[in-house]
Amino acid sequence: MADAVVVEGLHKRYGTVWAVRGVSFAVEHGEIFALLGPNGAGKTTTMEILEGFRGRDLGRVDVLGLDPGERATERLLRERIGLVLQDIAVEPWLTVRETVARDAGCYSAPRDVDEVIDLVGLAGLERKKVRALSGGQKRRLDLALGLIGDPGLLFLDEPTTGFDPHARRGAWQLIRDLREAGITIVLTTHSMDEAQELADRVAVIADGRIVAEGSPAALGGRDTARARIRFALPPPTTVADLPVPATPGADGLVTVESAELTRTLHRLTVWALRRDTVLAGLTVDRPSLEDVYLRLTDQDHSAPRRSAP
Ligand SMILES: Nc1ncnc2c1ncn2[C@@H]1O[C@H](COP(=O)(O)OP(=O)(O)OP(=O)(O)O)[C@@H](O)[C@H]1O
Repeated sequence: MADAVVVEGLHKRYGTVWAVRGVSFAVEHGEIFALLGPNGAGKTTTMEILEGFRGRDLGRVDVLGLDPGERATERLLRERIGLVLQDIAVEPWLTVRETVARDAGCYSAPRDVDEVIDLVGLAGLERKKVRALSGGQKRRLDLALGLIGDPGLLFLDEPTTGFDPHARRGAWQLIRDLREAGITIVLTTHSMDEAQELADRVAVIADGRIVAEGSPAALGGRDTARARIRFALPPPTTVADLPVPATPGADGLVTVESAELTRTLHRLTVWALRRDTVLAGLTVDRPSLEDVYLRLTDQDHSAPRRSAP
């Protein structure tokens, strides 16, 4: 099957500033794809072009077989995609059920209103007025409105911003359930936890360009990066006594970097056991998604992007 979304050489400028400068990526059917990037990187512009709200200057875009820049198929695109944007305008004096039912009327083949309310966890609140919903409940309503048209592809713009940790986990599970139900999801987020938890693949956009793309586990070479082993040295030993090169830290822990984790750990633990001692506070980690993200996006983005494509 063709990909759900294909973007090739996308360019967009506002006046003389190129907000998007040659972005290319593809989203497979049934996956969760996350766009990450610093403020002003070009995520919203890219999403809005995919959603058909913004024109492009150059490049090819295909969303579920349609060109979102094509006015003739605009209605068809609206029927096939769902949107959960920031600040969706809803009438505050309508109830939850009235709000969802009203949007259902905009689609030729909507999902069942009560089923969608149930799906997003608002069952029991059908008669509650929108203005009386909490922030998290309101966001669930936004999601219900994104789903009521029975979309094959859902765009989520920072879906859990402002959620408490419980609500966040609940929303993540809901998004995973939607993927299990066969819905393709493209989301933007500033939360590395969220990308790590949800995304099958992520693309990092900086300065209007994709600077890395891959699974959260492998992004920027995370999976092959050297592991970092840390522990407290048993007194009176020093790093010079250790069987492997180590660096002492100001926090009292020593750090050992290793490309051969099993072997290095073996040497260290054998060394410790022979001395009948412990490597106190032993931890092993690799660069987190946030470490990699910060490295990839660590440049000055304040300069205007005037270079031509
Ligand atoms: N309507 C507009 N007119 C002029 N410039 C714009 C417009 N919208 C965005 N820009 C500029 O285009 C660049 C990309 O903005 P965009 O909103 O796409 O970034 P973003 O990655 O979504 O950022 P954020 O994470 O802050 O939402 C920025 O330099 C921004 O100032």
